[in-house]
Amino acid sequence: MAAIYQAAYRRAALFCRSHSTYVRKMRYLSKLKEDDSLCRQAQTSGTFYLFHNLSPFLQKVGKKYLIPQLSAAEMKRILEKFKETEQWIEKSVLIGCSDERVPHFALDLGALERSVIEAELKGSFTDLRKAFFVVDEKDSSLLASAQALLRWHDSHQYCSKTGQPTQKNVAGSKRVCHASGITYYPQMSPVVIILVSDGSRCLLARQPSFPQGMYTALSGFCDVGEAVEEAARREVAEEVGLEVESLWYSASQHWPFPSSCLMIACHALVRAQQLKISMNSLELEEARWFGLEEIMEGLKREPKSAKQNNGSFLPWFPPKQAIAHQLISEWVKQQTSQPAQVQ
Ligand SMILES: NC(=O)C1=CN([C@@H]2O[C@H](COP(=O)(O)OP(=O)(O)OC[C@H]3O[C@@H](n4cnc5c(N)ncnc54)[C@H](O)[C@@H]3O)[C@@H](O)[C@H]2O)C=CC1
Ligand SMILES: [Mg+2]
Repeated sequence: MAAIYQAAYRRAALFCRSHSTYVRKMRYLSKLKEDDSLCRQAQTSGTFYLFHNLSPFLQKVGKKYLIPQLSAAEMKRILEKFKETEQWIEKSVLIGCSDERVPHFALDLGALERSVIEAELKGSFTDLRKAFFVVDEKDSSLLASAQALLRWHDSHQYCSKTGQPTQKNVAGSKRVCHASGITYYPQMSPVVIILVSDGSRCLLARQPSFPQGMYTALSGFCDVGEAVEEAARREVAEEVGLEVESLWYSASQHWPFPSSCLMIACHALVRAQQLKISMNSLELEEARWFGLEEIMEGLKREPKSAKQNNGSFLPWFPPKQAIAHQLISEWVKQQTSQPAQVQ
């Protein structure tokens, strides 16, 4: 028997030595998603991020906004205050773990009195549209994915085929309808976002719902069955009537507004012969070309300082948390690193 344990110990030690922290974390998380009892046990030693009707809990410390993590013991104390049982913990969803493999969960306490929790924990539940832009960048993506998962569970409580309740696994990585046997997995909608350039200018647009003065790259939801390249070419054609000549991928981002999108960001070059924009006014309010200088000015401009004395607005662009910002910054880099053309 001892030999079996020794062999297992040697295998575990070898596993630990031969894998990076990242690999060990990912393997641990994947195990928690598959093994309900392991995950239930992890909930007793994990930390919890709180939400209330999908608004994350924030604490303001000086000028900074922090997202506190509650220990399992603190969670227990809060729930006891409401005379709620620890069954509540089962509603939580797994959202990651630390390098030391302390699991992190998110829990929505929407059914409990908001002001009581806020007073008890000295902070406030803040709409994600504000929270996302005031916390540290690494925290904003954590908040976005936690909210997306909580939102998905909230809106998938019933099987769309049988109408029967679905049950979540402990980690919250899926829901099952036991009547039909259907397993549902959390979903994101793929969206292409394209920064169109003619080589020396780039094209930005406004939708009527945007804050005044804000312009961003073209975007659109992928249709079912479409490849990213096809969706990007179609959106540019639909929205501004231009044909994409070449397209290259930049990066991607999970975007929580209005609900879980996977933003796939690309740069596109359009044919120099046809640079006349024919805007689709059902979707856009304005679409136009911007030169390098105007883009560099706009990147420096704060939304607050965009308003002019005559009531009009100077252009400004999405903040760095949005992948549109990255596309625009990359375009600037590309323009400024190009060798000057010999006349
Ligand atoms: N992170 C970033 O930098 C940026 C993110 N975005 C996001 O991209 C997303 C799409 O942008 P739009 O140009 O408005 O898309 P769009 O050009 O495809 O138009 C939106 C319309 O598409 C239809 N639609 C088709 N499939 C849909 C789906 N799965 N969900 C919702 N509507 C669907 C609806 O009729 C909707 O009104 C938005 O959620 C927006 O917040 C947009 C620009 C920048
Ligand atoms: Mg669009």
